[in-house]
Amino acid sequence: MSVFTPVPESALAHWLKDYAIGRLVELKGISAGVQNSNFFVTTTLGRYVLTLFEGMSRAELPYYLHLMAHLARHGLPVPGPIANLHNEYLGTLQERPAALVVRLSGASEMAPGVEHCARVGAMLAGLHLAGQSYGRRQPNPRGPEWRLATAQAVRDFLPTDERTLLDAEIAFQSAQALANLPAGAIHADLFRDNVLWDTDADGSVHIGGVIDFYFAGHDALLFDVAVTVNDWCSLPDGGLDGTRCTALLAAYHAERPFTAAERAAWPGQLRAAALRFWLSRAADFHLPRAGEMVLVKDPNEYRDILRLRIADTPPLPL
Ligand SMILES: Nc1ncnc2c1ncn2[C@@H]1O[C@H](COP(=O)(O)OP(=O)(O)O)[C@@H](O)[C@H]1O
Ligand SMILES: N[C@@H](CCOP(=O)(O)O)C(=O)O
Repeated sequence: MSVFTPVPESALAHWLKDYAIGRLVELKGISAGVQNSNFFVTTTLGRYVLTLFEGMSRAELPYYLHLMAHLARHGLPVPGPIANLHNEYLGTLQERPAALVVRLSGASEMAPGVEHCARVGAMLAGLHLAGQSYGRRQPNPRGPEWRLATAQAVRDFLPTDERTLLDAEIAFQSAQALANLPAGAIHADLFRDNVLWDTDADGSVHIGGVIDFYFAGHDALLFDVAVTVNDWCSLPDGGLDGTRCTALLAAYHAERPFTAAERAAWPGQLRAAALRFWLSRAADFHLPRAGEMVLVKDPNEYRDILRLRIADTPPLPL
């Protein structure tokens, strides 16, 4: 468990009187996740996930909740938020901003094969296409400004070779011209643990849910593809698995073809995506916020992925 605000059943039962989803049957804390306090909630009418937002400003939350509603309305397996009797998605519980979303079925697959990667590629293209008509805009919270500030904050904790790597990569990324890349609403954290796989009656699997939109924002669509490829298509040593990579990218390309500018930017965006997670994990590791993070992911994994993408990044295989 990471951040965790306890929710007594009596407080939730009272809070649910403001919703049209029946009465509380069961409340269960969820131990996965590194950002917010999450709970499975069962009522007499259905199954939901309750999130208490920790350390996120109330003002930025409508962007995420309305994006989820928008994507769900477009037929994507994204948890739709539940409006309360005042027609609002965002409420307050235990003095935290809080929201209920539909609980989707399935479980994450941490050892994906070629077919999983192809489905994720097609799904990501669907998210990007549907996101084009989303009316709200909020910058990627882990975009260039955050990157510079975080690099500055962590660099003194790093050994000399890592500091050199970081400085060089920051300079490289700052010099990239990205204005001509197609942009829109991106998930920005489509890791394997944020996709739930559901099994059909015949034993085949499909994507039951895409969750955790709380890093979403407006940015280059290709950055989202790079984040996804780095997580779904890496070998244990961090190198890219060409077969899974081609499957994911070909399935994406079939729904939203890559542009010439994206082909040119691909190697740099794979590096930008690796740098983003090296930095966030390094910040969580070296600068933990008191009482907030228990689950800290290994920064070295993404440092090594960055090194490998600098040394060898195959072009878009299409
Ligand atoms: N809508 C949902 N449907 C089903 N399970 C969910 C849903 N939202 C979250 N979960 C479960 O809760 C866990 C943590 O959620 P996540 O959004 O990743 O947390 P955090 O934002 O704290 O990282 C997930 O791994 C998943 O098991
Ligand atoms: N995917 C990120 C951490 C974000 O965690 P999540 O549980 O919110 O997906 C990483 O691996 O560093």
